Amino acid sequence: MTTPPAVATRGLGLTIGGARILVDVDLTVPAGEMLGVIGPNGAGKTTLFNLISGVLRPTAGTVELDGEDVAGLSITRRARRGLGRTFQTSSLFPQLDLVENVRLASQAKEGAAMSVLAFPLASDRATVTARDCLAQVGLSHLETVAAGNLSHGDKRKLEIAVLLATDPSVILLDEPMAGVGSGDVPGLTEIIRRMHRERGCTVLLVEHHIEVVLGLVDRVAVMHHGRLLACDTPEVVMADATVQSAYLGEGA
Ligand SMILES: Nc1ncnc2c1ncn2[C@@H]1O[C@H](COP(=O)(O)OP(=O)(O)OP(=O)(O)O)[C@@H](O)[C@H]1O
Repeated sequence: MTTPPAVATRGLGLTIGGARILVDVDLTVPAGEMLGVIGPNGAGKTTLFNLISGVLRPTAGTVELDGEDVAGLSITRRARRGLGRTFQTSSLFPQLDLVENVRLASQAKEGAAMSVLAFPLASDRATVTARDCLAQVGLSHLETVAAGNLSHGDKRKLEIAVLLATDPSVILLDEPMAGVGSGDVPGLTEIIRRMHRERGCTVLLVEHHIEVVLGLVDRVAVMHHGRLLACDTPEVVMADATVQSAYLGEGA
């Protein structure tokens, strides 16, 4: 029996008030792949993530996770099936320290199966997980600092640690380098590369730093005006004349 793709969309579309935001997107992401999603501003990249994660409901087509149609599942139930996501805007608790921020995510994951009696044990486990996840993103030395006092680059690392604490098998990263200084880009790139390699998870990465995407991913999906223009290896996609005129021609 063949393994179903980790993520598949078929004929996926979203029309709002007559505006066609996403049109007929067929995308298949095998388990373990790192897929880059690129395209000019407004191409539909975040909308694609919103439809996959359940933030938005499609007006056409389907979304499958591990071969199963998840149309009827809420964001939370998709998350319980192993789908994890970061957002363009920060979703951290600024007054809490780093361990607490990550611990809450870990505890929320455990909470679903946790009884009141098991709470102290689960709480200890969540702290160990939190410290481990902070180590994975190189933030152990800042464990007791309030999240609000971190640099922008370190906040993006913390967001990844929060995500790792939920132990996802499919990870959607929405512009993880947005707003960070160029000095932080190599460190964040390496964290994403290591996370993918060591966890063997499936990663979908929306990112405007095109050279970062091309150096990291197995394949690149190019979005343009809500459509999937191309999806292939970085070499093939970047040599594609349609992609060059549609995407690079707009100077995105
Ligand atoms: N809820 C909504 N209602 C109306 N229009 C929307 C809605 N959500 C997104 N859009 C529009 O859909 C288009 C695609 O937006 P989306 O945020 O998915 O693009 P994007 O490729 O992620 O862009 P960026 O790179 O700037 O983040 C844009 O023109 C946007 O204005």
